[in-house]
Amino acid sequence: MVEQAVELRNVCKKRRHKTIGPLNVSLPQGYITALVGQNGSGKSTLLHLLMQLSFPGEGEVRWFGEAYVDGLPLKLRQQMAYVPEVSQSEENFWTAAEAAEFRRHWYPSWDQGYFEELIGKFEVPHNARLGKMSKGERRKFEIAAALAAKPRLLLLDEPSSGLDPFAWKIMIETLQRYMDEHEATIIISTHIVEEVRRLADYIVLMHQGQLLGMTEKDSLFGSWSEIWVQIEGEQELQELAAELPQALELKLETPGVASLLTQQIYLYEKRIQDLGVKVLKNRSLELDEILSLWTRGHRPVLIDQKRGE
Ligand SMILES: Nc1ncnc2c1ncn2[C@@H]1O[C@H](COP(=O)(O)OP(=O)(O)OP(=O)(O)O)[C@@H](O)[C@H]1O
Repeated sequence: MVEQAVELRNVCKKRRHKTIGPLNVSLPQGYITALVGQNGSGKSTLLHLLMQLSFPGEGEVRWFGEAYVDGLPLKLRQQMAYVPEVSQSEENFWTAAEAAEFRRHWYPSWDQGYFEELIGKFEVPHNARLGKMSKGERRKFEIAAALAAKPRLLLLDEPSSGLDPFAWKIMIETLQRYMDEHEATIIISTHIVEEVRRLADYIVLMHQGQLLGMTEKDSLFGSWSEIWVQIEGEQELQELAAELPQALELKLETPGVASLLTQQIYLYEKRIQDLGVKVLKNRSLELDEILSLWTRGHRPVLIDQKRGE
């Protein structure tokens, strides 16, 4: 049975203009979960709740099966690392080495050799104060320092923000290797589809403060397809629409060619052919297209199936 790293039960957090939640989700131990959603959907708020940087107005958060309403115990905090969206200013006057020295005392499992290896790989400047570093340099320091703490639970809020493509690739490879070598749980908030594709085991989709669902990433691939069909004209298009009421975005692409979206490609192709309409080609939708459909309310069928099990 998969153990849960964190669980949110009916968690609500009032923000100035909206309430985030109720959030109900369990994130499994030993996997990477990507939080995705548009700006302001509540991803950072969720991470803040998990770090106890803010507390729920209602509901309960649990870490490894325990709810710590009076504050996370030191032992657990020392197993957690967090890279916030905006770096905190307390360390601005320190160099990377000085900040590492401080963190080394805080984290019993701090790995100085690993920190230096990552700082070298990322080419973080040695003598610059953190507050004087470029956004990307600072980010690279933060990611290196978070990993050097050898956390059991690592929370990353848009870690690639500001990274150049070279540094981004190192980050992805480093996180993949970290997961291969440790029994860690990583929760990452991101807007980068390629990051989700490369890293995530699970995807949690947020929209306007609500959790739209959670799914295994791999099961999303191939879930939606686009089908192109040969069509005589508007009349035939109307007939097709009447026969396929659940098809999405059925429209004329060019004269004689219509397209539609479906989650049931085999069934639909058969029905279309049975109607005497020629199927020209099909393709699987890309992850970003699937996420966009989901955001607009078209949930992947597999989530509903899972719930029904
Ligand atoms: N400290 C705060 N006080 C009041 N409202 C806040 C605060 N932080 C966030 N909010 C509001 O809560 C909502 C969710 O914000 P949050 O930062 O969690 O979203 P997000 O998904 O991380 O967005 P982004 O992708 O832009 O980083 C937004 O409407 C935001 O304006």
